[in-house]
Amino acid sequence: MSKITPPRFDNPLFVAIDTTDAGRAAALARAVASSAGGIKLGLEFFMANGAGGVHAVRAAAPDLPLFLDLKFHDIPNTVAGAVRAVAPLAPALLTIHASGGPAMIRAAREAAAEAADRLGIATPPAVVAVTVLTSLDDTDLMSVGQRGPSGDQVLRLTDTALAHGAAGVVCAPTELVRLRGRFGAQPLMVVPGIRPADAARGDQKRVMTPAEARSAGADVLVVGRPITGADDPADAAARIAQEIAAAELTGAA
Ligand SMILES: O=c1ccn([C@@H]2O[C@H](COP(=O)(O)O)[C@@H](O)[C@H]2O)c(=O)[nH]1
Repeated sequence: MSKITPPRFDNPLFVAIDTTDAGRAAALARAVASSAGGIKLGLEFFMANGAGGVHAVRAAAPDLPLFLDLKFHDIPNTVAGAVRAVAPLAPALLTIHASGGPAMIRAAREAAAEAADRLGIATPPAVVAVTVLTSLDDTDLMSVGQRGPSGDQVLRLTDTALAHGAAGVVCAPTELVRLRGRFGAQPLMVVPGIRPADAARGDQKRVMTPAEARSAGADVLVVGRPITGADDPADAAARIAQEIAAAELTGAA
């Protein structure tokens, strides 16, 4: 499988808008637009609102790239069909589960390229593979029969994902240094599990602050509830964007 050049984003902050309310989602997108580098819509939003809802949110923040985080996981033929079905939404990023295996990963990548070509979309969606969900720790993995540290499983799944055409992976911030050491600077590292120092973890288990994650090598920092659950989402997004920018300056010094 030929290597692909992953997209790069000047502003790495992608705001996860998880709600069933399309009006609220559009208002949140508008509120964070000046601080965010992209908008992420996932299962909760898509199941309730479908493609029409995606268009509505897009219209609220038309300059921001869209990350469609639907985490496809099925047989290759079905995943390819699902990728083709969402391709007209022209997401910059699209997720599948790496544990779907080599043929599924290849099918997603090929379907994305073919659909973009057919639709005249200049840049096909970058297919990014979810490794181990950031809500899981080693004990959770043991309970589903996966022995050994979560970091080892993330490494194995990243190896498979990149070998079969994924542009990058979704991983926890705690794995970034190890992944960069093994796979270098090229693969796109998309990182949820981001929590400002004073924020509640909620169901996230493998977490770091925005500054720590950026310094460790995250290309895309996915932040949801610390922004969308704040009294002032625009201010919360601006503060996190500032923290990330300060970490970049420190790293560059
Ligand atoms: O391993 C993963 C993969 C995806 N996510 C998604 O990211 C956001 C995180 O939201 P927070 O509110 O900041 O926790 C959410 O949409 C998840 O579906 C993830 O958290 N972990």
